[in-house]
Amino acid sequence: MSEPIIRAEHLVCGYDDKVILDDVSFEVKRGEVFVILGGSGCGKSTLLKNLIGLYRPLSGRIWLAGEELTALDGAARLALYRRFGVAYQSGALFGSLSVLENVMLPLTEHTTLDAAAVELIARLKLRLVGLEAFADYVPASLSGGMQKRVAIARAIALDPEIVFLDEPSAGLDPVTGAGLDALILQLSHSLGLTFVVVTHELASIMAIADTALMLDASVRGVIAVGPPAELANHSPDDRVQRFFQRKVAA
Ligand SMILES: Nc1ncnc2c1ncn2[C@@H]1O[C@H](COP(=O)(O)OP(=O)(O)OP(=O)(O)O)[C@@H](O)[C@H]1O
Repeated sequence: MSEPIIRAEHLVCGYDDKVILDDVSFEVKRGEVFVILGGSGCGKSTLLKNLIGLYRPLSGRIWLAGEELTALDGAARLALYRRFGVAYQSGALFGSLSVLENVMLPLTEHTTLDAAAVELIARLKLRLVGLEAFADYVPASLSGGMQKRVAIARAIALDPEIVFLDEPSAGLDPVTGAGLDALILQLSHSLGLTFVVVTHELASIMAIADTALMLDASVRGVIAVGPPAELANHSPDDRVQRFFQRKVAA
């Protein structure tokens, strides 16, 4: 029952012969919000890119939803990709398409549903992120926070089991960022989605994370893992304390 939805075993990640993360192992429980944090350049994005299959680890193994990503190629790998959604930092929306068309895209590309069903599902996803009234807008006419919501609607279009979010609150004011945190929690609780979120926003980490994985460049790996309140209050590690004792930035 409590089989982890993600398992990373002895991951070594990097670029060519440059090792960024050395021997990283962790598990993500189904339904939790799992945050990857750490200072600039510690390898958060590198880990995320390996978890979503954009890069292959130099060694080690990754399981997603019971399948070993690191052992799959071709059609089997693509089939696994469909079981998770990704929203990138920039949103990466298509500017020439409407909000609705952006959310419809994965459905038209990856299902054989007819146009009416695709539109219905896309509108439902927009409703889940509070943007059904903006279906016909183009992304550029929306605020940064709204564009992030569209990216999340698109990431959940195919009813994934896991959603990966890269710096969702980057570039947002604190109030908008808090609204996005609330959306993540709501989707997690109401749909049972598992979220893996890369962020260094302390307020966001404290608000959303069930588990936080802290990376540090000095060890090229994990220096702490656990519920953020526990890390903040009980970690004996100076680097962890320094991170969590920062004032929550305004
Ligand atoms: N495509 C690449 N080729 C070579 N090195 C890279 C590449 N992408 C990232 N790196 C290096 O890997 C290290 C970790 O970068 P990464 O982007 O994973 O860190 P990060 O923790 O996400 O940082 P930030 O918070 O600043 O985004 C850095 O030294 C970076 O220069």
